[in-house]
Amino acid sequence: MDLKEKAIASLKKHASGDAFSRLPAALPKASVLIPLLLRHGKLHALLTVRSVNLKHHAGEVCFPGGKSESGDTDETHTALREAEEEIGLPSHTVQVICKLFPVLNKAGLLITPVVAFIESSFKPRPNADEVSEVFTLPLEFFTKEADHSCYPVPSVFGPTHSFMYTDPRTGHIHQIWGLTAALAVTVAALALGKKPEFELGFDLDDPASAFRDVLNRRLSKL
Ligand SMILES: CCCC(=O)SCCNC(=O)CCNC(=O)[C@H](O)C(C)(C)COP(=O)(O)O
Ligand SMILES: Nc1ncnc2c1ncn2[C@@H]1O[C@H](COP(=O)(O)O)[C@@H](OP(=O)(O)O)[C@H]1O
Ligand SMILES: [Mg+2]
Repeated sequence: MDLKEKAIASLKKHASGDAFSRLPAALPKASVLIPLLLRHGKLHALLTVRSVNLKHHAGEVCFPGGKSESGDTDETHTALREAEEEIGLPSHTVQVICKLFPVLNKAGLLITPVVAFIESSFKPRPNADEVSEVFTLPLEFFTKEADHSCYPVPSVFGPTHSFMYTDPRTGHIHQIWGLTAALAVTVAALALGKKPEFELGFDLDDPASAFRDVLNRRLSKL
């Protein structure tokens, strides 16, 4: 199996499918697309920098995504629609792999990560109202200790991971932390089948169980 096939097989083992379709319908929902691509024979992930003019998470690094709208058929549709709106990614060129466990953020928004492969030749067209920059980086970066730190302060799940990434193309230094870092670390570990050099905060063989516990605890308080 090649690198991409291996990653797909491993990620699919952790697909959440429709396990969460019976959650309260009134719960506001959002999706993020975790776009993977092959570059120079390595798996890469694509990230965006949010516009400084946005009301929420201004200037932060995140995956393309956003809130569900009434016309969306499911979580994957939301992720693909948002990615098309934010970075001009044509939905028909995207190979969706799976949905991972949803995460409930502090504001009570249920965020579903959708993992997908995009074409290596994709040229982003950022929508300046929402996105100021788009960059890709090797997925392996999220398994290394070198530019990583970890705060005991728990975020949406487990400790808060933070990475400082210097983009060799632009020289820009990006901090990737919180939800986005947690998702990137999870997908890197699963897709590469590689334990990170740092303490993860959950069992790699069954990441869903930790996420399920956090979700159930939060849901019981709603
Ligand atoms: C949501 C958890 C709080 C954090 O982890 S803040 C730390 C760093 N910032 C992020 O990881 C960005 C998190 N936010 C998002 O990805 C998006 O705001 C959203 C929650 C998916 C909603 O999309 P909008 O585009 O803001 O509508
Ligand atoms: N054309 C536009 N100009 C400015 N802001 C926009 C916009 N379209 C969407 N937004 C804002 O961008 C944020 C992300 O939207 P989405 O969920 O579609 O990704 C939302 O704001 P907040 O960050 O204040 O929630 C939304 O109101
Ligand atoms: Mg958005």
